[in-house]
Amino acid sequence: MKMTISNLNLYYGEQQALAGVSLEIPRNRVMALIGPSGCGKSTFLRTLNRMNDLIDCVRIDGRIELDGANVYADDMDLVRLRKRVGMVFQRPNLFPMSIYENVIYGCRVHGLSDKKRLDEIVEKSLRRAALWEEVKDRLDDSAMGMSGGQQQRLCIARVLAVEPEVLLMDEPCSALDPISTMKIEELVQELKQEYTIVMVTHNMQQAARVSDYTAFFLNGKLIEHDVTDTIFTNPHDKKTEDYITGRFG
Ligand SMILES: Nc1ncnc2c1ncn2[C@@H]1O[C@H](COP(=O)(O)OP(=O)(O)OP(=O)(O)O)[C@@H](O)[C@H]1O
Repeated sequence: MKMTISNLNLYYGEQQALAGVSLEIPRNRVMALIGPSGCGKSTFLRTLNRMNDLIDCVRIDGRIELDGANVYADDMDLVRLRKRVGMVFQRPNLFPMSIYENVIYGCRVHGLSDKKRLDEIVEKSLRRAALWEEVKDRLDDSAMGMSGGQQQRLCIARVLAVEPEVLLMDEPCSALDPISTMKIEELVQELKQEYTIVMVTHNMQQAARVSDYTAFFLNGKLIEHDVTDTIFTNPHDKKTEDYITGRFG
């Protein structure tokens, strides 16, 4: 297992957003997180690299391990944790800089400045994000001039540039057209050879297409998780069945 979550509870002030969540995330697989709006999917995703630490009123108990080490240990180095567990958001969040500078942003933060090494990282990351051929002749152009789908792949390249182990994706296709969505889905299939991927999606077909495992959340609880085929063809819980057949949510 790449990550192990045990009996996780999370509160925003008085309001409990996650209750008793336990889940194992297998290495080099894609896990989809599904469930109706507000059920806690994004909150759960953010606990995996401690992004919720940035929100004042959050209180967490339970345990999360990355390769057996306690993610919430007092001496956990958060910069290193977020390098190992990278995140791609719903909307592309690029900086108003060149394509090149966007890719290596994280590497510069981590103190890398050798031009030759940075050039290599830019090419490798853009290739892995299936974007190199489209942008190799305009690396110095502003990233803001790219299409939405290209921008999202550039965000993925930026995360890959710092060599993460786990990739968290929060509805990465929600702002994209069908063709860009297909490209991201193909990319996710490629990337799972090297990375562990956890992806929130509202799109059932997408979860069925790209994930190996699916976890269904409802009202802050993990209702069930299993091999994706089983969740979609033979779920154990009536609530899962109701959700995937579109009876609510
Ligand atoms: N920063 C925050 N402060 C207070 N409450 C929050 C915060 N973020 C989320 N919540 C609450 O926690 C609950 C779970 O929200 P979360 O965004 O994790 O759900 P979700 O399943 O990802 O929803 P969606 O599919 O709409 O993105 C909701 O009731 C939400 O209002």
